[in-house]
Amino acid sequence: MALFHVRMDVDIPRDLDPEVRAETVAREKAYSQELQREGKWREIWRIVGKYSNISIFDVDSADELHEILWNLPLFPYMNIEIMPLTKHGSDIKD
Ligand SMILES: O=C(O)C[C@H]1C=CC(=O)O1
Repeated sequence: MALFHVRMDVDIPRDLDPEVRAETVAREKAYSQELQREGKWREIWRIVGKYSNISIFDVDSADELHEILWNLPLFPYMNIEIMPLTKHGSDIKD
């Protein structure tokens, strides 16, 4: 198991065909929700006032995360920042 904190900032060009935009956003939603059901996309939070999210991924490896992100339908329109996470020594869980 490897946890990653991921920030995605979306910037879809204003001149993108509205039908292509709607179809891409719908595919993104379905892809994201499937990964959430699989437990790989553990958290997704909207950053207030931005077309951005903060997500937590629970995957086997950096390679798996790369594959997931690379296949996001909105990937061509995103800037993505990734922080690998490890357990904090003061955490009382488990
Ligand atoms: O809306 C976003 O933040 C971008 C992207 C991530 C999941 C999803 O459905 O869309």
